[in-house]
Amino acid sequence: MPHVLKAGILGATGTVGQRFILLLSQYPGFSIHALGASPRSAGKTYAKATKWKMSQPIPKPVQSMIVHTCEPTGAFLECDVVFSGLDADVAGDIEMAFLKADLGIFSNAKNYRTHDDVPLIVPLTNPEHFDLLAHQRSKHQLKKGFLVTNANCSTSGLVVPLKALQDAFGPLSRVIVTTMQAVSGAGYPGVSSLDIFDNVVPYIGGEEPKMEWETLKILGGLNQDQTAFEFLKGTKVSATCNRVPVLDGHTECVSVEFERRPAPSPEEVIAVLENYRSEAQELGCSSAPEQAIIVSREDDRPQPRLDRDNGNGYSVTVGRVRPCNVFDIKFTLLVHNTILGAAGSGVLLAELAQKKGLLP
Ligand SMILES: NC(=O)C1=CN([C@@H]2O[C@H](COP(=O)(O)OP(=O)(O)OC[C@H]3O[C@@H](n4cnc5c(N)ncnc54)[C@H](OP(=O)(O)O)[C@@H]3O)[C@@H](O)[C@H]2O)C=CC1
Ligand SMILES: N[C@@H](CC(=O)OP(=O)(O)O)C(=O)O
Repeated sequence: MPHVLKAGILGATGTVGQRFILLLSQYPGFSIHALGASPRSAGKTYAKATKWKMSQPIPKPVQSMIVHTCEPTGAFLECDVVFSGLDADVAGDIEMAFLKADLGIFSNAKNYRTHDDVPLIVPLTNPEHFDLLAHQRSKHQLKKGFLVTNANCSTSGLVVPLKALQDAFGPLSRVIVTTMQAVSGAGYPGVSSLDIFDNVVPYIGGEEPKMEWETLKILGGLNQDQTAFEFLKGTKVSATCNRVPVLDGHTECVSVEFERRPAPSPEEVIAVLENYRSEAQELGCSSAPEQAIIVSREDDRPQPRLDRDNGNGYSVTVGRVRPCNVFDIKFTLLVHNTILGAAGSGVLLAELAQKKGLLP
């Protein structure tokens, strides 16, 4: 039996924090040990502090836990691993303070994704980027701590099929993606009902450039001595992001051009996507989905309401794989934005880190 990891959650009262609480409560490999949020919530029981929006109830043992401020003291110092679902306005300073306290942190916030000593990992795509942590530890003089970031929720869905295609068919020259993103992606209270009912909002601040550059860091490699990231060169990504009146689940329409000629057929692409396996699955991580990519052959799928919980929210569902008259292939994908797109990635990354000996 692996060591049960004592987990701390920063931003525990928010949309991502609530998802962490549900997911961590499901796996015997974790025990929720410390909860942190803003000074508005500190000192209250979790049940009083949070505006719970999940469809399952707050797990009993968590209801009466006291929420703390987000400082690396007390119960947080006893944690084996800390998950952050902090608002990006405060995540930078708080996560750095936790790193300096030599804690292992998995962050959902955007603040450190660009940093040249911080891995940006989607667990079903680039777990080999954990190899940079030896360099990070020596740079920050850490014995056991580290900081790893998750990707943006839309990026997290996109890179899984792109990685499968890149591995099988070689470089992708151009990718165009158009998203339809759920309201839960904006946190709570998020987009006002008067803005989103009966409507589509064709703008999500900062989202498009994030999808474009994050994809190149994630699908790129490490240099030979594992001290720097080598961003993918030669692949161009263009993203258009929309907010739609869906609760959970981001849908993305993707067109891909390959360098290889002749380009693979839709049947070859489907076979590669269905057979794609990630290290998280090979290592037997308990939250890893049976299939990383589920290919739907029905004309009108994937749909968020019907498909977002595939693989318990950890799978990417791909459908409508067909030829593209401008590029080579086009398809539609669906990712659960708060599971594989946020908290679930954090949990799966912690399982991977434990298998790789980075956590006790
Ligand atoms: N929602 C999603 O699908 C995704 C979100 N993310 C990222 O994850 C992070 C969390 O997002 P989300 O859960 O949606 O956001 P929410 O707004 O729902 O939650 C934010 C959390 O941050 C806490 N917080 C706010 N101010 C402070 C402070 N001064 N000190 C300590 N804690 C504070 C809040 O506590 P309190 O309740 O006390 O105010 C709350 O727990 C963000 O960085 C977001 O960009 C990433 C991928 C997907
Ligand atoms: N902006 C995303 C969620 C998010 O917070 O992303 P990021 O962590 O990259 O800021 C959405 O609205 O769906």
